[in-house]
Amino acid sequence: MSKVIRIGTRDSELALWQATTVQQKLDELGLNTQLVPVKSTGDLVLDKPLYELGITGIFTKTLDVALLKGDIDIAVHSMKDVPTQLPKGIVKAAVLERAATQDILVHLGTDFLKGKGTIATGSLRRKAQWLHRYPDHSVVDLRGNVNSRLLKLIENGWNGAIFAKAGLERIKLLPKDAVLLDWMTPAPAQGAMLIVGLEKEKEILAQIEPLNHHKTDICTSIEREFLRTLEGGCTAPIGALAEIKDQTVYFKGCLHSLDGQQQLETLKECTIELVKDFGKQCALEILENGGKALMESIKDELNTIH
Ligand SMILES: NCc1[nH]cc(CCC(=O)O)c1CC(=O)O
Repeated sequence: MSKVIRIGTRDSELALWQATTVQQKLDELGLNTQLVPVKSTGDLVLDKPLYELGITGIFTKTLDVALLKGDIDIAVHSMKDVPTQLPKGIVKAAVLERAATQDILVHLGTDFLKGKGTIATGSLRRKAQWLHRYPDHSVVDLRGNVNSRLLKLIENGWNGAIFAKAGLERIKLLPKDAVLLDWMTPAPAQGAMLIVGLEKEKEILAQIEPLNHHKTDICTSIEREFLRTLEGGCTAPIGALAEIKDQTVYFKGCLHSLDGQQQLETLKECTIELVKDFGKQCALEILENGGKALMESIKDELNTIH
């Protein structure tokens, strides 16, 4: 029998579903595994918008520490929650095949879409894109795990709240009448799961590698390279989606002002062999076309909120 691989996960229902899925896939490869749930700061601090906490990686930090301390061997993350720069010593072990990439609106009736309304989200990206499309609406902050966000929507009587379709599907809480937001550009790597491990544990990395889904890996790498180049370590309303059809990669990326009034967008394509630096080129195009100034003003605005 091979050594037991300890799988670290957050303890929300979604995180546990994702980690259990990874565990099943590793079991199918004939590996021995054990789940180790870990509480994360992102799940504990509920009274402040995420961007006000002023740190990235809030969901992933606790698992990073557990990895580096040797308490777990691998960690399973929603890839969109993982900072583009992994901590020193921690590396990508595999990216799993992506589920739905889109955002979805859960609502208490859709009449408000034609007039005024209040929707809830804790995401700068969703807020800005929503206000760009519905300038007469209000957006209120909504934090917490997926289950508690659904409860708060009902309690507060807001018109709707925005979720990742993949997350709601995974925990079987997707209402039948939810509205797919096809026009909204998702977060980089939305719908994908990332397994990370320690760089020095080559044997474990080799055992996990067969779970890597090549196309998802390519697309999410482009999206995250776009994000890394644009943001330079700051949070901002940034969306990105890469898709492969035949041998071509189609990319859509956008940056909005916090109030949604300004929108910078790029649509580009590239053959799959030439994909190196593609995400960076897409970001540079936005930066050169007004993105640099917009990023500066977003940074200033967020600093005055802190
Ligand atoms: N930030 C929380 C988070 N991280 C990953 C998902 C869902 C799964 C995914 O997008 O991959 C969610 C919930 C949501 O955005 O509604």
